[in-house]
Amino acid sequence: MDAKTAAFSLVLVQLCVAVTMTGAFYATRDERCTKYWATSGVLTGIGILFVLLNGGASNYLLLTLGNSAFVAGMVTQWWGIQAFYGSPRSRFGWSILAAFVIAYALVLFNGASIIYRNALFSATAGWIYLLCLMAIWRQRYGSVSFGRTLTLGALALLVAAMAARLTGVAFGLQEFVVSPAKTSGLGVIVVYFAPLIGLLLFSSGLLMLYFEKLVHIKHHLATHDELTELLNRRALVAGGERELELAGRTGQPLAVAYLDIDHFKKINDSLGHENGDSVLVEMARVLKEACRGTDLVGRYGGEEFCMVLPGIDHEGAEAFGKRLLEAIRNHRFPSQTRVTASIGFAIHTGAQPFQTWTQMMGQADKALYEAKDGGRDQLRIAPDLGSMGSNRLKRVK
Ligand SMILES: Nc1nc2c(ncn2[C@@H]2O[C@H](COP(=O)(O)OP(=O)(O)OP(=O)(O)O)[C@@H](O)[C@H]2O)c(=O)[nH]1
Repeated sequence: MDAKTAAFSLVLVQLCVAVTMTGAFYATRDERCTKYWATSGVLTGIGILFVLLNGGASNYLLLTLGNSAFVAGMVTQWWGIQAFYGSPRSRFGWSILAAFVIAYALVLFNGASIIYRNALFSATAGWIYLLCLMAIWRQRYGSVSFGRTLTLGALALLVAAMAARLTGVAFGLQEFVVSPAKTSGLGVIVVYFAPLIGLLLFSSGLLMLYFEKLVHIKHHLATHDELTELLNRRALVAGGERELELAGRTGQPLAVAYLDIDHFKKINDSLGHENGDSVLVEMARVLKEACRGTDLVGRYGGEEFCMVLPGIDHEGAEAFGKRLLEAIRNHRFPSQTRVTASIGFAIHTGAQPFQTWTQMMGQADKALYEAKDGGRDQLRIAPDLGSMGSNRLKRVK
């Protein structure tokens, strides 16, 4: 492909990216990151307009405005990445832009050769792309995701292209100078193709990152309790069923702990619903701390929590339960409230297996009822309970 066609393709790709980024904003108006990316698209569009209006001539004003708009677009894209990760906007962006505008205008009005303008633009663009790359690299979120890999790869290509261009320009190589008539061979690749592919993949990577984040949020909302951030009932039941099936196959014991805060209604009545909520959040923290990473901890409803403990047998459950009750008793909850809880355990073993999760939770519920009946702040373990008629079953909320 000749240099003019390549240059035209790069402009078209920049325009398409600008339209896509602006379009993404209309679909996500409340998002700060897409607002920045859309602004970046608009600025790039303005830059293209000025360059086209200049039409290969040397209109100082149009050239300065056009190139400044491109740089402003890149800075805004960097700010968008910072917003995406919840970081504050770096004020350094303004300094980069101001320094570029002043330096570019000086170079241009001093009648310096196009080589110096190219060097200045390549150095600035390369620097901003490097800042974008570092902003993404530093974040651990989605560390092995396709979107992150794609974006980092695209930015590495853009930085490499700008560095190659800068090197070429520094050595006065004509083919690295943006002037389609003179550029050919390697110059076309470095000056047009690499930025074209880099920009295309960069913008696709950003949208992919955003898409991955949306999917993550959707999954988190569907599986976690909003108040305590523990698993919600649905996710816990699904996880519990899986663990029960696994225990059936491996022959490993499995314990389920069903915990209910004692007299929670009184806590609500005396301290107010908001403080009651804080007690629930704090209780979630205590439970999380008491459990292993492989255990499932969830809020089953209201002031009831459930823990699925793989590999825990009767003795293990008793030791865990006692430790947990003591931890709750000694914990300083908000408003200095003294909080206790009751726990009912059901243990699945090879000798006494449960066929279904419902059966197992039914037994844990009976055990919990017994613990409440026995005076609260204690634990009971099924199936070592005395016979309990169905009329004694506590209703599971
Ligand atoms: N603050 C707050 N309260 C809740 C929430 N969900 C349920 N509750 C309250 O939890 C209380 C549960 O009361 P009960 O079922 O009588 O149980 P209890 O007072 O803990 O008594 P025992 O379980 O018998 O020890 C009710 O007052 C509910 O309004 C919640 O999300 N936040």
